[in-house]
Amino acid sequence: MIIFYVQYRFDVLGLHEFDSIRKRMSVVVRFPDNSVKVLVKGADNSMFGILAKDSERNDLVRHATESHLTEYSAQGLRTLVVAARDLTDAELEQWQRMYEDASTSLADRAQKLRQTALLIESNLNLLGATGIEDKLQDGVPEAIEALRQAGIKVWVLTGDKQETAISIGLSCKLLSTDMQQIIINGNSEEECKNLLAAEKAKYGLKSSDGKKNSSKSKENTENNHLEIPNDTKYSNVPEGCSGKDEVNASLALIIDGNSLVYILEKDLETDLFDLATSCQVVLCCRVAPLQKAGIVDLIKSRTDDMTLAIGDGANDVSMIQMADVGVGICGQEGRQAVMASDFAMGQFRFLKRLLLVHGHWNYQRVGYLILYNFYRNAVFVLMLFWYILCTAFSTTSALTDWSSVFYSVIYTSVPTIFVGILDKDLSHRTLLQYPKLYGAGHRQEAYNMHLFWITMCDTLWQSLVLFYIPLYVYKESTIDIWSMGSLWTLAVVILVSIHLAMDIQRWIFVTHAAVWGSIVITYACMVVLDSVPILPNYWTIYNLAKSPTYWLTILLIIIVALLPRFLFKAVHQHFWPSDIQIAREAEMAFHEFMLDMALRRHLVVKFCDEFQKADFAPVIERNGWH
Ligand SMILES: Nc1ncnc2c1ncn2[C@@H]1O[C@H](COP(=O)(O)OP(=O)(O)OP(=O)(O)O)[C@@H](O)[C@H]1O
Ligand SMILES: [Mg+2]
Repeated sequence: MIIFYVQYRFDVLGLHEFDSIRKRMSVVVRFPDNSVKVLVKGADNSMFGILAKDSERNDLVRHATESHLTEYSAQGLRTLVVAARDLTDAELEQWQRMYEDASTSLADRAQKLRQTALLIESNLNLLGATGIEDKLQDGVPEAIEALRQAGIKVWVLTGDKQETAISIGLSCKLLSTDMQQIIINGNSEEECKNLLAAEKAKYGLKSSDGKKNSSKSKENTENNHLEIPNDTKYSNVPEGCSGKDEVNASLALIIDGNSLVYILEKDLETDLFDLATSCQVVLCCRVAPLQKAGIVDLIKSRTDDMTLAIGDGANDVSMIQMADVGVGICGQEGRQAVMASDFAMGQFRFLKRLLLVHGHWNYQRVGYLILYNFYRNAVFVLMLFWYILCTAFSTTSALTDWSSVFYSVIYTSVPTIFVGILDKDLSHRTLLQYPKLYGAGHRQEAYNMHLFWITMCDTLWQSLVLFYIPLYVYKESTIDIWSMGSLWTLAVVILVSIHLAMDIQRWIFVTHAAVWGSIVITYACMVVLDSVPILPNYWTIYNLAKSPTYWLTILLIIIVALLPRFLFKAVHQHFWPSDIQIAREAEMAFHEFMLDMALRRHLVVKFCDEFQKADFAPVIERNGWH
């Protein structure tokens, strides 16, 4: 190393890596004058405890360092305290022995290394503090704002110092200056208990019974984020507060890891839960990795809400694993978080797109597909059931075995898969612009018991129509059972395909090909199957396809079966449109407007072109305009 143009040689004898339990790291260095020193850097609370006691110099430096720390952390800088001490020969020898033993040990290696570190990380002389700017990534404030507008509660769990965390919270717009901050910094169980009780009493919170109260918390989410007027849209004030001064103020709970030790391990969890769920923002500072997981578990065990944890460091791994959805950010802090996560991304701001766009699309598709698959299978099975009922459980079959097998595997599966992957109810631009549209998931709009039973009733109706219309149409005829089976097969495939087509929101070439192609393929398969002489249904389709009654019966089935559904949808969309339907209409209107503008622009350009090209000389001559 070159210091003031002079080259020095420092030998690194050993290194104790940073870990979240010690919250510091140390290095043993032989200096050019042959002295051996241990240099330690780490979090202030972990460092002050291992400084030499009764040292007047330390007291002086500590005083100055503390004021520097406060100053740095108020600016949002990441602070580290640095200390050092000389090692005697005896200490060095003992450390070297233990260090060698620990680093080559196969069992309990981390534990042994930690103990070795503790041996030398003591009686240190304080050198001072450093403050490093830990810059926020681009787009973090906007992403947090959008998530909160979407009705998602954002909690920050960090290992940083409280002041730094608050300052970062302010810079990423999680906290605002007009928020009321509830700060819980307790040093004993009793103190934490009193602090929690005092804050609960101050804001008029009642104790929950500790059971799962997801419905309550869901109501809270809706009230706080979706249905309240704009001026108080982020306030997250508990019911008991109404009428008090604090009614429009939003609350932020700031709690440190020290207090969490007493709260999470004792029975104060309920109090913390009540308070935390009533606050708009929760900020936990100086939390250890396991405490992060503990907080996620607190929410998971007490509500039915989904939790998502996002982090970039090794200290976030347990939290990412504990949450329902874990997201890892690939950053400077290694790949542990990414390896433990369900989704990996390069920047925090991509979370907005992941949830608001892909989360929304996937929820809508999965919700719809569950209902559709129930319907698709039930309508077919019910149709067969009516047949069995009408033939007095005769065990005869109207459909060929091939048709029954192909129905799910070939005839109707491809459109289901394509719609499940490609359908989009709204464009990504609209979803990013209006985060509140994400609330459809909170309100369980795409799949709920109500919708399930409505779909089942519709399925019942459609299966009855499917079965009885051909029965009545061909009542007087001498048509055989295989011909009826052929009609039922084709009708059910066309019916479920048109049912799906009615719900497809985004038509692209592939969807057209899948839906209409399925019907064509079904027909082709039936023709092939009916051309095999050894099958009982030999030649049926060739006879049937010639008769208009066959095609008209299918048309009648489709119309009658889908009519109630069509009317229900039309009336519902007209009188009680959902947010998504309104946004879709706005999108379509905007599309039309843009098309209109493009057309007008084209006409204007064309007119100007013509105008420039026109020869006005004869006109000017004729009128004498000179
Ligand atoms: N490499 C390191 N060497 C020494 N001290 C460190 C090191 N990394 C972090 N620290 C100290 O330990 C504290 C806790 O670190 P930890 O990694 O648990 O959380 P964090 O990095 O501050 O925040 P986050 O939870 O957001 O990652 C830090 O605030 C810092 O003071
Ligand atoms: Mg970290």
